[in-house]
Amino acid sequence: MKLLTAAQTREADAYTINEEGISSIDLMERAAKAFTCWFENKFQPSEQVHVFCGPGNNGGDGLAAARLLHERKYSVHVYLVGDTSNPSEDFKTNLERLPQGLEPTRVEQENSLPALNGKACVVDALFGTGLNRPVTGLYAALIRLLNESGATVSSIDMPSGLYPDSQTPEEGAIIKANYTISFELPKLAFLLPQHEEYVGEWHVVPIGLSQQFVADAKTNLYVTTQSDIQHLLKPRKKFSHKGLYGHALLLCGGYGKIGAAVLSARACLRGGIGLLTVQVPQAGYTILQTAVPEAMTLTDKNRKHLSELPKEIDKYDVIGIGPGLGTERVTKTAIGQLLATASHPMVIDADAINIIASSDKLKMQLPRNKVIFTPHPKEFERLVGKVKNDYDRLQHLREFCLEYQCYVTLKGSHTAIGTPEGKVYFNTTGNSGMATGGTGDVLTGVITALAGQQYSLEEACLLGVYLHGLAADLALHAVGEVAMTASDVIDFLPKALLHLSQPRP
Ligand SMILES: NC(=O)C1=CN([C@@H]2O[C@H](COP(=O)(O)OP(=O)(O)OC[C@H]3O[C@@H](n4cnc5c(N)ncnc54)[C@H](O)[C@@H]3O)[C@@H](O)[C@H]2O)[C@@H](O)CC1
Ligand SMILES: Nc1ncnc2c1ncn2[C@@H]1O[C@H](COP(=O)(O)OP(=O)(O)O)[C@@H](O)[C@H]1O
Ligand SMILES: [K+]
Repeated sequence: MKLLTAAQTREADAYTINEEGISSIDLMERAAKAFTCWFENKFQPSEQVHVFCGPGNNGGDGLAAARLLHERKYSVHVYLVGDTSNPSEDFKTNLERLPQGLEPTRVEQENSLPALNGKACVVDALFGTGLNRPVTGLYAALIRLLNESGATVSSIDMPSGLYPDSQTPEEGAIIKANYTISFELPKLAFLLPQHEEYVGEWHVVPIGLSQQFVADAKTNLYVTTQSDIQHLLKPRKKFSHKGLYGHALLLCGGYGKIGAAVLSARACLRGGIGLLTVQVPQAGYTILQTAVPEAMTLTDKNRKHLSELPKEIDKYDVIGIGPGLGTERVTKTAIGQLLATASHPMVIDADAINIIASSDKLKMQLPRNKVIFTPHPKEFERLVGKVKNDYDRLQHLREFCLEYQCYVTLKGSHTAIGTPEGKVYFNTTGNSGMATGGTGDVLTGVITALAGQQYSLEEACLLGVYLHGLAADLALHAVGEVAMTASDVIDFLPKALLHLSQPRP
């Protein structure tokens, strides 16, 4: 699914109105109905609902929603905030449509702000995608009041005050919504961790914007949904054999962290690899052979650390390297040899990232269009330097992928996958149960397995990250967030694959 900017969303509104024969006011009615429908499922009519409307079309949505909720027997209070003497046409129409008994209260000065308690149910319709400057003055005072009241806030389209696709200036006040109900498509701001406290739980509701416009719109930002991912999965042939599904080499594990190699190896097997060889330091031999009997195990001459590459390295289809390695000098030398000689697709994680990040020489040796990095935000900063905020991080992601012609899965709640062409895909699966040691090692195993099975590197990233999060989402029902471990994520990979391979309803 594409992510559009606020400017593109406005164009989509206009295109839908011009080309699909729907009037602007009817489109607003659709939007208000979609919001109301969500609201009715969430809150009972016994709630006192306070709807705060700004001067634009977001305020117009608020007025229409207030009318619809009033018709559905909610007890509604409407507030017109600030200077609404020059409102949008659709705002005006919806103001006129307010029924008797729903007279709005005008809030024009800070001393006329209403008193609200923590039990209040608030609809925030102050500003949406038309916000064009930081929110200050009366609006900011109201936003502060709402944020401090403890009221439950549902924002229409955007939390008021938050810029949809660029950094909100520091001086601007922003609503801290419990829920944000966005029309047609999510906004980039929703996917960035720095906005969690403003956006709250977000939902997208369709309002029938032109699909033709969306299909033609130019963007390099995407959100991966199940329908985007499902068709990537390749069915197996009846007369297939293990030789068709790739031979992966994992270079993982160091003394005290052989478990990382076990997790990556088990995940790689569950990801469908045909054959798996794992090279571990001598200390890991018995552990690996016992914990993962399906994998062939090679031992390094070094007892504790990776220090050499296996012979016949060309026979492998893909190499996954990093989890649990440590950053010993001998390991750095081995990684240097790997980058200088191997032409395999490579999945580079954890300490292998840290080692490469510490050396410009190693960075220069990275083969083009062969490498997938899987850093968490700290490891990413080691690669690119300190970042200022989440937008800056995204900019660095694009630049790094372009400069090194590589893929990067920048891990997080919405893992962002950067490609050498400058595209960024945000993942939509996963949950905070995954915030536990070892889940990243599992991801390395899964992506390595997919890259070994002839998926393109972009497909391996998209499918791997989606499956990894989906496995954790399915595990949620069995073990919950708190108790979830990396092994649970591996155990639910089969269910995730089954889930994805079922035909869509
Ligand atoms: N036909 C359409 O265009 C549709 C628009 N919809 C709604 O319309 C919204 C966009 O509406 P608008 O483009 O009118 O914009 P908004 O309603 O988001 O805000 C624009 C108004 O706020 C003022 N403003 C902006 N920033 C301000 C600030 N910091 N302080 C004080 N005033 C400020 C502007 O001068 C203008 O009057 C969407 O978010 C959505 O809620 C929906 O009804 C769907 C259809
Ligand atoms: N709150 C969250 N929501 C969704 N996914 C998460 C969350 N926290 C962590 N994850 C996922 O868990 C994994 C953690 O990886 P990483 O930090 O490398 O862990 P480790 O190094 O311990 O294996 C990543 O894939 C990340 O996207
Ligand atoms: K809003």
